[in-house]
Amino acid sequence: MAQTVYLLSPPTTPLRSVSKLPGSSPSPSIARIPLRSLLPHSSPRLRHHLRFHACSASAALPPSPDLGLLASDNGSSNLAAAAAIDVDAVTEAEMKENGFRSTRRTKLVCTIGPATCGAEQLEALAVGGMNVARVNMCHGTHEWHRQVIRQLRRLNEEKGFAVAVMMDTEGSEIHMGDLGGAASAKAEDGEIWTFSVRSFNSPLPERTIHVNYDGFAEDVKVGDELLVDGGMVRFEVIEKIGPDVKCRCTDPGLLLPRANLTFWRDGSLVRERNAMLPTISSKDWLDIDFGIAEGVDFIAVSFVKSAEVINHLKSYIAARCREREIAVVAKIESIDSLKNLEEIIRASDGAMVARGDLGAQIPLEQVPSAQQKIVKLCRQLNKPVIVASQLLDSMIEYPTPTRAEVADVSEAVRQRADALMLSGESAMGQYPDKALTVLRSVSLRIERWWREEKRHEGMELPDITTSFSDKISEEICNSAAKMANNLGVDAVFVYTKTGQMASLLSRCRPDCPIFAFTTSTSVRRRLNLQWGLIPFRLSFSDDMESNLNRTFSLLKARGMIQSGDLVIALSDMLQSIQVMLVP
Ligand SMILES: Nc1ncnc2c1ncn2[C@@H]1O[C@H](COP(=O)(O)OP(=O)(O)O)[C@@H](O)[C@H]1O
Ligand SMILES: C=C(OP(=O)(O)O)C(=O)O
Ligand SMILES: [K+]
Ligand SMILES: [Mg+2]
Repeated sequence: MAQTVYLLSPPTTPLRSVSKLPGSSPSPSIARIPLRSLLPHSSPRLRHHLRFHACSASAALPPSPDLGLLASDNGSSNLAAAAAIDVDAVTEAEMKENGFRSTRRTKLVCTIGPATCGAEQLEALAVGGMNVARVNMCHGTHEWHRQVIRQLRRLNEEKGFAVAVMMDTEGSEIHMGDLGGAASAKAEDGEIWTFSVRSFNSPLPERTIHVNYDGFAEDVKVGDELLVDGGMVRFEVIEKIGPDVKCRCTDPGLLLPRANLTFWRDGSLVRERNAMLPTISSKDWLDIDFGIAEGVDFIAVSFVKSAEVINHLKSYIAARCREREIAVVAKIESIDSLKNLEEIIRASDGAMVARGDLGAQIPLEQVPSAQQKIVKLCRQLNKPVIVASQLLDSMIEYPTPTRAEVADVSEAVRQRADALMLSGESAMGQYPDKALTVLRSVSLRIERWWREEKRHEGMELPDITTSFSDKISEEICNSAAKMANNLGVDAVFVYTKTGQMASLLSRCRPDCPIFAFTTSTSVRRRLNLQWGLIPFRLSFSDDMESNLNRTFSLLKARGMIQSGDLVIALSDMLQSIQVMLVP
């Protein structure tokens, strides 16, 4: 018999017997799966598999956003059956190559920039494990971003990827201008530079920097310290002449286009009028309209100060985009966002530890504890969290990371953040694919180590749901995750229309992967950001027995699971937990 724990409503149909009891199955431990560091570029099988995908897509399938690529080793007669379930091509190949128990749990976000905006480069990132592509509205034109987003959509349709798109707003930060088209400018010790709100024609006068904030000259005082990119270069303000501010370089370094500026007085960040600027500027609203029109999956809001702006944006999106949701991610990168952390995270659909700007606003030595606190709070409140910035900064220039960078990535994985993000490494670095490979192999290694060592510190997960029905779902997920660990099951299957139940399971960070079945491609893409979830698109009914049997045969036909695998199945339609062996 399938072992069923009924909660509230019994299933409408009695469950079919399975041949073996869970207890009699060979112990489904992770250790029996040969685990190799997964390097798709070096794997002939995966390359073959993805080529197969590409052919079958153009030959047999109409391009449809609802049809991922079909890969079936069983020939074209099975194509129609296989089409009934979609999983992204890279995950499928990974599952076939190494078994689903060892799939990567930590998700990867790549910032797209000049180094990666071409179709081939985007494809290489997708094959390399990019789950979410981020476009930063600080840089580039709408036309540039549109090209990138459309190329990604085309790759998803044609090659069977499910890469989600995140648009990141510019926000009202103070930053330098474009350096008149130069890639960088060197500021030497003792040099006098002019920072000005005037707009200049290029080429810029020598040692002159445009500042985007009109109140700049009024707000700074002689004697203030001016920090570029949180201290990569430092200046001291020596004179104010109308709109021009003369500064002496005190810490030399490289100035990059549109680098962030902060000014400090008596050792503290000056947050006068610039702190009064709106979180979402008029330009940001236009960018948000653009993002909605282009169908992005996430909008990340820079320099969030309070929950109010998140609520405002969420209702703005709801009014303009009725057919699907766009998740709103709060970037925690300012002193105000730390002060109002809990209310901001509660209001958002996720958060980003944006360590670049955060490290310019609080002392660097406080960034690690802030990161740990944000990651923990997000987990407790069930919001996906991304750890971002400088994870592999040296890889912008070099093909190998520093040991310290590997340790930093490991720590974020160990904290079990949902996702890690590349910025300059993938946007403008020389080794975007290598950087992604490092994130992938470090994640896999640390995750495996933690499972083998069973180092699961039990995190106190407070009740988060309010309605009774949601409370039942939450309890089911907590219990199912615990059962999954105690029984050593191979996978948890969750059938979820909104994604909520998949996310509640992910929050428990169980040992085994979570197969999340959802009916919509947009929910499926959004689930891509969450720890441990393998999102599938599948249409399903309220009849769990038929859902399960269908899923088993579809996944078996695709070689993704086998008879004898032990699974726990849950759904948000039928509040039950079932333990069963794949027949
Ligand atoms: N769309 C783009 N066009 C040109 N350059 C970009 C683009 N996106 C990112 N970059 C480059 O990559 C760097 C790192 O990206 P990111 O971390 O997103 O931005 P920032 O450093 O401004 O916070 C940027 O400083 C910029 O030089
Ligand atoms: C991710 C960040 O934001 P941005 O790259 O937009 O400055 C950051 O500051 O760390
Ligand atoms: K930004
Ligand atoms: Mg930032």
